[in-house]
Amino acid sequence: MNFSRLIKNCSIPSRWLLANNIRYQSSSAAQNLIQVDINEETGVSVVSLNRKPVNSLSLELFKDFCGVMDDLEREKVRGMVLKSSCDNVFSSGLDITELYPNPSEERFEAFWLWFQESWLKLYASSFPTVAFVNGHAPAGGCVFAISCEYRLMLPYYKIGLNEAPVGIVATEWVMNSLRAVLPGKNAERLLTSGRLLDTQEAFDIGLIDQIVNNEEEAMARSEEFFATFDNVPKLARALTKQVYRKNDLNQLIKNRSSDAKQFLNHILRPETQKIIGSYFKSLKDRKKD
Ligand SMILES: CCCCCCCCCCC/C=C/C(=O)SCCNC(=O)CCNC(=O)[C@H](O)C(C)(C)COP(=O)(O)OP(=O)(O)OC[C@H]1O[C@@H](n2cnc3c(N)ncnc32)[C@H](O)[C@@H]1OP(=O)(O)O
Repeated sequence: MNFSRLIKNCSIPSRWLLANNIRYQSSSAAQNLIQVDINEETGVSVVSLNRKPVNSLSLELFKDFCGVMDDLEREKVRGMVLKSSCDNVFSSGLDITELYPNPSEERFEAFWLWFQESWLKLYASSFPTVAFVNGHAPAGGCVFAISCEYRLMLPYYKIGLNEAPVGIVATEWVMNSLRAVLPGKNAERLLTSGRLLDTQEAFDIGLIDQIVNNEEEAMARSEEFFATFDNVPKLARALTKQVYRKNDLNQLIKNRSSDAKQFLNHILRPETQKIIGSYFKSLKDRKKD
């Protein structure tokens, strides 16, 4: 595969503001991996990740997510609430079968580039974003949440960046998104220990903004958050957010190709494959106990 061509076809434009230069074709219309519900009265869109059983993040899900984000930009929605339609899990992170055993270079490169694209579109979206963490959110699930502007979470679930124990090094732009939410010391500890926090701990250190008890409460809190921008001109709000996040965005935009290559090299190392393999096996074996 021509890697530079793939990057070109899959790139945020040089101005780094989002443009719809990626032609979106739902890769999975029949699977309905993402559900979108726009409330015509309030202008708020509820986007539900819907890849059963645990919303593991596959190439197809990332492609569909980018398409949805483009649609919402075109619709000029007032705000987006991101949630899960799987029981008890917001997202279980990257689909481990995309990483193990020894993925093909072609598939992996496409997977990683669409994953980068998903993050860019979410992190720089012009409209306000709320993550309603209505289930566990390890690793990539946590990245989705910290890329939003505001986080609500149901009690008794777990959230965090457990890449290190799984044998994966979170990339720099993922670390930057965490640093944008948590002060340096706590961010580094969370990353290096790979510890998953329960809802109360996550609230106590500021990883989430509010604990809510049910979906109704989550929607009411989201509405309050969106209302804080009602008197702010949309363009000024969007540009302020994007300029504020510019360094984080540029770090990835300038390094997309090397970021993908580095991650592929890391994933294909025999030691990494071994750690991911035994981690995946332990996930499967847990059920047999
Ligand atoms: C805006 C863009 C954001 C993009 C975000 C990407 C960020 C990238 C950051 C860089 C690196 C990231 C790396 C990763 O994400 S690696 C994945 C790490 N994930 C985990 O460690 C979570 C693993 N899963 C669990 O802990 C549990 O499954 C969970 C608590 C989530 C749910 O538990 P539950 O008991 O409800 O369900 P099961 O464990 O029985 O799972 C059901 C079946 O699903 C399989 N499974 C679970 N997680 C994954 C996964 N991540 N990939 C593939 N498959 C997964 C599990 O094995 C079960 O399968 P079987 O039914 O066949 O046994």
